[in-house]
Amino acid sequence: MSAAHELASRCAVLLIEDQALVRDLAAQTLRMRLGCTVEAAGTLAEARKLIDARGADAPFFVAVADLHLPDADAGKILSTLTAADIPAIGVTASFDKDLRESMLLRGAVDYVIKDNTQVFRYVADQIRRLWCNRGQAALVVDDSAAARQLVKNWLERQQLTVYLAADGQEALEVFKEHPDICLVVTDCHMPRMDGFGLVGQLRRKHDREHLAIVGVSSSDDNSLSARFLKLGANDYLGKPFTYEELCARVNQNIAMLDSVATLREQATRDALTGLFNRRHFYDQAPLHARSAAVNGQVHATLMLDIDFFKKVNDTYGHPAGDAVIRHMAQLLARHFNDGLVARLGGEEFSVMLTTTPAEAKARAEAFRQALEESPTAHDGRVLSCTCSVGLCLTPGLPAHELLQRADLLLYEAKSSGRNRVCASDAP
Ligand SMILES: Nc1nc2c(ncn2[C@@H]2O[C@H](COP(=O)(O)OP(=O)(O)OP(=O)(O)O)[C@@H](O)[C@H]2O)c(=O)[nH]1
Repeated sequence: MSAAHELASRCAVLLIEDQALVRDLAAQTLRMRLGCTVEAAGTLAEARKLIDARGADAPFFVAVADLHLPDADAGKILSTLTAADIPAIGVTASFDKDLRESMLLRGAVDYVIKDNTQVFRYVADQIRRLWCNRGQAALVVDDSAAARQLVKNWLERQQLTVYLAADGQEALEVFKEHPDICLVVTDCHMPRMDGFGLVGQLRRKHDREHLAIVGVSSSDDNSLSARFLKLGANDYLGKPFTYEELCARVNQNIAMLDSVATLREQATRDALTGLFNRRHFYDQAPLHARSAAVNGQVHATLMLDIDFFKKVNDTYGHPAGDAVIRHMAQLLARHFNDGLVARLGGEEFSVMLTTTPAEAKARAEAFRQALEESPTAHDGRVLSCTCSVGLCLTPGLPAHELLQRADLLLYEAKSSGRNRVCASDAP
């Protein structure tokens, strides 16, 4: 399930706003932009009822709360939400420094000033960010225990999982234990290994598109930021920084990683089936074919094509054809989860495996049989299909020749009756 679908189906937002017009506008904007459940209250008493009704099993993910309600002030609203363990985004018409400080002290995740109709778009973006931050891990590296604990608290408020390290050396050890860390916030001057050393080490293995690094320092030497960035940091923050500054930078960097991951996914995956697409397959096939096969193994190349697929489209319609393609893809992914599996286009698929010739033949045949015996359903109809398979087992060939030969064998399987595997002679 994509993050957007998950958010739409699982996230519930509590909206507390006493002005009916603003409440309706906010609810409409949040529902439209997030697709999720939004429950609205006009007073804190009503909000309490909504919180109780949800109970501990399906709590609100976040509350968007006007901080001036007829039955409560900012302090009472925020402490009620904190007690219920609901992160709060404060909404206020009148903003001042004291209110900001009291909001942040009471654990508000963020605040917005209600001075234009666009503020709830920002709120929706923040909620989406918070939702996506769950399950993302960050590492804070600082030799000052107080400084790293403060940053940890702030990042946890943004729903991130946070690990700590007191210097670069320890950071590398923590990183080894938690390779899922996607963001590092590192101080500059530290014993054993400083921030520059750490950035250098991390960049040996992790590029900017997979790991975001934010350098921080309290030094007034303004060459530090350039040095961090040249070594490969994505961003730099001078100490002291505010909660809002840190969150904005961190969230921007994580959002950049997410965008790159989405683009990468779109560039390499087939949208209908989720399998690798033709481009990725042809990029990877030569690497696959070149990697050494040992112990009597070869690089087996399969070309597979659904039989008489046009008839499925013509008889039941294109959506039914799509369902058959997806079914074939799921079965392929399951049967060949150790190989490179791709949809090359239309109803044509390819698989590259490293295995023994006998096993490749047995697995290709097992797949053909499994497809024949497992119809799929679409729109209340049972749809069966079969496929033809060309299997090239010739060792030592470059990828393009393996694929050409597998294609010729597929042609042979089609012309000799379909629903069969035609394999080249085993070496
Ligand atoms: N539903 C659906 N149909 C597609 C898609 N891509 C290609 N097709 C259709 O796939 C059909 C392929 O038909 P043919 O190449 O004649 O092959 P076939 O009917 O399977 O016949 P044989 O391969 O000879 O057994 C065409 O009707 C295409 O329009 C797709 O993404 N979805």
